[in-house]
Amino acid sequence: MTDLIIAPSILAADFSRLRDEVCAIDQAGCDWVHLDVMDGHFVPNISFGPAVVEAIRPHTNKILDVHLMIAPCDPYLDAFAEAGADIITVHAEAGPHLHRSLMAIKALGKKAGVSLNPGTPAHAIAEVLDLIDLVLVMTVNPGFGGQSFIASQVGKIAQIKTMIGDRDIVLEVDGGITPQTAPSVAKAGANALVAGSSVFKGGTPDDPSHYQATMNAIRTAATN
Ligand SMILES: O=C(CO)[C@@H](O)[C@H](O)COP(=O)(O)O
Ligand SMILES: [Fe+2]
Repeated sequence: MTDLIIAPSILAADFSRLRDEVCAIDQAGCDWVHLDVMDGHFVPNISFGPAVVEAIRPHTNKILDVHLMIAPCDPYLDAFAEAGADIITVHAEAGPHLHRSLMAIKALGKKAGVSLNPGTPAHAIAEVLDLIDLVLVMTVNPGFGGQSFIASQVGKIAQIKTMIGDRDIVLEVDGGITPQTAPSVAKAGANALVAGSSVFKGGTPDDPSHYQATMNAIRTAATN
């Protein structure tokens, strides 16, 4: 995959108008829709579960990119698959059985991703590289939107890009992505960018052109 993927995170959307928000980012030309699932245990915040993924599914044909910040994750994988997730990403730190979780996602017929917290080294994915479809590098500590980008992760992105080699694996980056931070991660090899606050802030679903402008600004900054 060579084109840059922009995946707005609906964590920063107006939850009281979620259907309108999803339609607005779809219309504004997002590539994927990023869904942050938080359990108040693996991360210190609670967001939503499979029922919200299921509710969103009929309103967009875009890829639903589900980022599970939950532990344990295995008991819930089938629920997210059934809800309509296309990609299911689990954290390497969420439990001792990463390989088993990834096999379970593949068995459900979904794309499987692994996410790494800022404190986790690149080599945590070494033994599962031949299993996965996506690596999600966190450039904030997971749990909240609107945090500042941790620049020290750029070196890790470059390391993972090298580890991926010619495998067909998406290298996604999540946290604090703006037109200012996007160039460094794209240069390091990221080809999918999650953006929450920078897309949704200052906009409403009544005016998708605002979302279009913010996504275009990130894309332009990252690809020039
Ligand atoms: O997974 C997470 C946070 O844990 C992200 O997907 C955030 O939702 C991104 O938000 P911004 O940093 O872009 O505001
Ligand atoms: Fe996320």
